[in-house]
Amino acid sequence: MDGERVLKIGTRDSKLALWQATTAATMLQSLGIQTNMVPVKSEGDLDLVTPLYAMGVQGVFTKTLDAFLLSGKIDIAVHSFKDVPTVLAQGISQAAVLPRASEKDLLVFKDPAFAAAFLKGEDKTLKGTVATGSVRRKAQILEQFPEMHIENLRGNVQTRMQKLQSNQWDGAIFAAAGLERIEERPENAAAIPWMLPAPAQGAIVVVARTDDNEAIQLIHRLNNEATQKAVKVERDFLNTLMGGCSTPISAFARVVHDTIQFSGSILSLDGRRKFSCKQSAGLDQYNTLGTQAAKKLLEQGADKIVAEIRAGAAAAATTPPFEVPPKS
Ligand SMILES: NCc1[nH]cc(CCC(=O)O)c1CC(=O)O
Repeated sequence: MDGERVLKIGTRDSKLALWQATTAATMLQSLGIQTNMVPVKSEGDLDLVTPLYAMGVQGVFTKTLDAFLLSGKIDIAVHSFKDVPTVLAQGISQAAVLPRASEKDLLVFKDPAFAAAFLKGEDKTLKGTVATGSVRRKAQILEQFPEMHIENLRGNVQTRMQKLQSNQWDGAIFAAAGLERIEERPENAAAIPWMLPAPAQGAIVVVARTDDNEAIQLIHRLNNEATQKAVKVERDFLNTLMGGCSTPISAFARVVHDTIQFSGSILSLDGRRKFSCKQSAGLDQYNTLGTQAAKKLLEQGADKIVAEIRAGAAAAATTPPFEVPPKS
């Protein structure tokens, strides 16, 4: 069977997306499985089959490729796992999780003295300006440094790096994995020891159509079991706390011999309130550990933070960002 079918891999055209798709393609080819890269244009110029999601509007990063998969234009999509909604689109299945890269977040800085104080994370009076578009990173920075100014920074990795260079900010936060994969980790970058990553940060997932058994079997040969189990715990934690929207929820699990070590947290948006847990369980508990840890935090009062964040998101969705002209 191997060598007969050519699997069509869909990829977006950012440097990181291309790197990830090419990596999966190379791994498949080394197993004798043939692949073909299909570049996928941005959403606007597509005739999309709208994928159905079990929960609300999610998956801004994955929607386009989901539609291509469901309509059979591609057989495989490769994603940064942290960008994938905790519940996949209907008809799409996880086929493999690739070995994890660094899970850390990095501070890219200008002044080494500022960086040293920031990385140490003790001085509650430290001031400065750090850029990030992530509510998770923002909440954790404010927890450490209540007086820090957070600048909103969006865009792909390269755009964000350019913006940091052309502004007066003291630093910006990036996922180590993203910068390292495209070989753009600068000299003046350091892992932030106290920052807990986003669920699934540093992991790559390969998905296929649920009914395409042949593709799923072939791709599954790339699966790294330790990463798959660790990320399952992290994503269950996220899903049980509140699902996939952008939230100050962090989680990291690591398989060590026959145990799984887990840390997870949820912060209020201003970083002032936090519920966190750190625990270890037998590896055979990987199917329940994340859900149970989240339930425990909800019982301890994390449900109030979840409710606040939901209410804030709902308000933002119904408040137009500009004045609506009266109907004529
Ligand atoms: N938020 C976008 C995104 N999605 C995946 C990565 C990098 C790879 C990873 O985290 O697994 C990044 C960049 C970043 O967070 O700096």
